[in-house]
Amino acid sequence: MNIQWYPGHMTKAKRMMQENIKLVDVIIELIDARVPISSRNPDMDNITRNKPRIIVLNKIDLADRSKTEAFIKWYENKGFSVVLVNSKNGKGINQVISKTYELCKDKIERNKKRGLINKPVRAMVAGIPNVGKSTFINKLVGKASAKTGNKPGVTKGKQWIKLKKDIELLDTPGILWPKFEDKQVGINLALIGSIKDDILNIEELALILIEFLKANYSDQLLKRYKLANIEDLEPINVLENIGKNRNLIKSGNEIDLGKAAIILMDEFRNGILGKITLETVGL
Ligand SMILES: Nc1nc2c(ncn2[C@@H]2O[C@H](COP(=O)(O)OP(=O)(O)OP(=O)(O)O)[C@@H](O)[C@H]2O)c(=O)[nH]1
Repeated sequence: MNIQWYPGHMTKAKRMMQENIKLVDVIIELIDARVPISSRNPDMDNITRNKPRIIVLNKIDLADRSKTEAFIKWYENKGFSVVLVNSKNGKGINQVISKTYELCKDKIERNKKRGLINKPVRAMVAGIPNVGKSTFINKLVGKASAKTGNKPGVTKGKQWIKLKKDIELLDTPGILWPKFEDKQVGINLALIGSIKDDILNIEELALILIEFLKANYSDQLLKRYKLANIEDLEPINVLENIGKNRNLIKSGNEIDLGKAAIILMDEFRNGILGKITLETVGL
């Protein structure tokens, strides 16, 4: 995201969200499926004023399916509709459109009964930075027809995209901030690459990731870097072995731990290390 949040930013984003929420009937909340708790905004429940919400678990291609299943149940138990999406290839996008319709069906019927035949129901996308909002909206637009507000005199107002007969989407997403005061949230978002690496440097991040992978996904780690048993190794020694196996040697015959960390983090963030979810339901 590369935005460093500060109170002014957050106040403005919140105000925008509050204004736009008044205009819509349903909110499509994007969450990163690898960190389904840390990538949520803590104020979302208050801000959305009890409007119907669809939870989109995005980047599903990078997440661990079994953990995702548990999160689906968790969110459904809270009364949300959940859709799994890969915004890069468009998987799940049609389901978002049909779910939106489902949630708005009563309102559409009511409008018709009141003679408001042409009044569309309206939706908006919201989520923290880097969760995939633009990619998601582009895919939705690709599936839907062109913008509806593109007429003279309307261009200065809100732009609405027609998703389906009777349903429109606000073309600009609501940006929300994560729960930064929770240190673990900051670490999780740094691990997936959603906040600048300067909160923790890349080597520190790599060591935290190794610790987590050792406890939860050791097979992936062993296989990817052709490591022997790592059970008794400290994270720093695992990183050394990764560097050694990748032949990352600096002058003086030292292992280049910085490079090893970059490779590990890149491969994790891009899913090359496998489908990995950092959080577990209830934690
Ligand atoms: N693998 C994968 N990558 C995705 C997916 N959706 C988005 N991305 C990637 O995630 C990164 C962020 O996506 P954006 O669409 O820019 O996210 P955003 O929420 O609009 O970001 P901000 O503009 O910072 O608020 C990009 O590199 C996308 O290609 C997905 O479903 N799978």
